[in-house]
Amino acid sequence: MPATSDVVARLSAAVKRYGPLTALDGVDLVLHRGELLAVLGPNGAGKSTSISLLLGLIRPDGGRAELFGRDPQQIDARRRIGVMLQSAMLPITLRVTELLRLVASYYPNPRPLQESAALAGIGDLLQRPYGKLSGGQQRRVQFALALCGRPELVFLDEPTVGMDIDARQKLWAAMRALVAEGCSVVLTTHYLEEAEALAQRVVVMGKGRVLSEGSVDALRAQVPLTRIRCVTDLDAATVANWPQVAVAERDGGRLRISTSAAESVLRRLLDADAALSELEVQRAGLAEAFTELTRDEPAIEQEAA
Ligand SMILES: Nc1ncnc2c1ncn2[C@@H]1O[C@H](COP(=O)(O)OP(=O)(O)OP(=O)(O)O)[C@@H](O)[C@H]1O
Repeated sequence: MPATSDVVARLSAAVKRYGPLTALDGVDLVLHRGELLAVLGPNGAGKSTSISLLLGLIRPDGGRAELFGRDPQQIDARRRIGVMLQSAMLPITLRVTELLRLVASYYPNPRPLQESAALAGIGDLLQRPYGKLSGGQQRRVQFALALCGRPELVFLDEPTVGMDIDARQKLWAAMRALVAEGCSVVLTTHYLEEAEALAQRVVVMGKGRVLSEGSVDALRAQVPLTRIRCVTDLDAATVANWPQVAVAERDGGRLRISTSAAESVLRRLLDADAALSELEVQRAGLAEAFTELTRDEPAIEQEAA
């Protein structure tokens, strides 16, 4: 267990209300030095609100937000972080190199410009005006801006949205490089394979609360499901009604099943269809755990109404 001094950011019983809507309802969240924490949850769960509290962009109505043990609105704390939010309002006429110089100048010990560009994979974009870049290219520049100050902590709010596969893989490698340097990263994402590939710890949020927290493996273990795929003529709706079948659905020509009783479901499948083929059985991933953990979570809006 890391020492308390290893804590770089913390929410303690944080509450945030917007009129009748409770966006955060007593959230505890801790980030340690040098770890990548993935914050997951359905739309409206409170992920961005949590980040905004830690950034000092909004104030909690109850509880506390701390950045390096201080009020997040203090400039000293903010000089130690880098940020990539979902929407970035950047001057479109500036060239990428000018933007990087400008943002790096806010920090006491910034990275050399070429190093930031290489980490974010934007070496070929430096002379282009920001406004003329594609959406995915602009995201990569925003990532470069988040890391150019050599921050101790980086917030990445859905950083890979709109990126092609190659750009996404490069960004994953860059995130790993940041963590290897000792930088802490808070990542929100709807791509569960991203959290699975990168995160040391995962927090699952739902309707303004933390539903679950732990390593990817610990979360998977909370939902002991097995994934079965096969080619069969069996009806998905029928199989979905079998005991201990959590999900059964068609995926192209295949039937995909999640179950907590793999052996008995397999036996029943093979009995029911002698022609069944291309059978695959594997442990369920974070996606299934996430679906189970956030199942039947009514939206806050419904509660407040
Ligand atoms: N400025 C605001 N005014 C009113 N309601 C807000 C405001 N910001 C957020 N909310 C509400 O607070 C709740 C939490 O929103 P938040 O943006 O934190 O969710 P999220 O988990 O980041 O969702 P997403 O995955 O869609 O980005 C939502 O119901 C949202 O509508």
